[in-house]
Amino acid sequence: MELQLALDLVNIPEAIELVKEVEEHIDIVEIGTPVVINEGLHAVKAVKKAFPNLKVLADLKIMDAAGYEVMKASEAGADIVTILGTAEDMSIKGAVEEAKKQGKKILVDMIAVKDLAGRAKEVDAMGVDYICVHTGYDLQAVGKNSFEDLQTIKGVVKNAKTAIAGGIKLDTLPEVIKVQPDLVIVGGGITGQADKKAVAAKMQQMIIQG
Ligand SMILES: O=C(CO)[C@H](O)[C@H](O)COP(=O)(O)O
Repeated sequence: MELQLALDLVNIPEAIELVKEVEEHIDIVEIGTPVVINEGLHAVKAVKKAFPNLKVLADLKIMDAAGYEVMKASEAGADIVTILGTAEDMSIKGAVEEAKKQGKKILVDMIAVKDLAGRAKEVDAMGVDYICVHTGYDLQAVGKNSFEDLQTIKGVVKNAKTAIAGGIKLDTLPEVIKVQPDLVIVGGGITGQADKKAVAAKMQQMIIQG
C-alpha cells in the first residue's frame, strides 16, 4: 500500500515547502487539479525537479483529447496522469496507449460514476493502472465518503491497482486500511494539520503495518 499526498490549494513555492516537510513519509505527490489550473504543468515540472525520487501524479482529470494531454503531462515529468471514469472509452484507451508509449501510468478517477461496479470492470479491461474511488470536495461537504465504494471496486477489479481519495483523515484511515487498497490519497488530512510531518509519519506507519 502506498501513500499519496494531494496538493490542491497551494502555489508552486508552497507546494515545494510542503513536500519538503513530509517527503520521507510519502510515495507519490499529487499536483491537484486546482494547482494545474492556477499554475499549469509548470507545477508538475517544478515538483519533479525538486523531488526526483518521488513519483509525481498530475491530477488533470482528463475528459477529452486524452492522448495529447497525457503526452504533455509526461513531458512535464508526471509519472501518473488521471483521467475520468466518465470519459469515453476511446479517450481512456487513448490515454493508456500514450502512457505506455511514454512509460507512464494512468489512474482512472471514478468520481461521479453511477454504475461503479460495471464501469470499474470496463476500465479495468482497458488496461489502466489504477482505479480510484473518490468523493470530491462538493460531496464531502454533505458528509459523503468512498469507503463502501472501495469495497465495491475491490470486488470486481482484477488487473488494476485500487485507490481511494476524498477526505481521508488519521481517524478514518484504519477503516480504509481494512479494505486494503493499493494506494491511499490524502490531501487535507495532512496539509490541513498543524504538524504535517507527524501526521504523515503516523499515516505511513499505519499503512506499513497494514
Ligand atoms: O482530487 C481532489 C479533489 O477533487 C483531492 O486531491 C482529493 O479529494 C484528495 O484531497 P482530500 O483528502 O483533501 O479530499
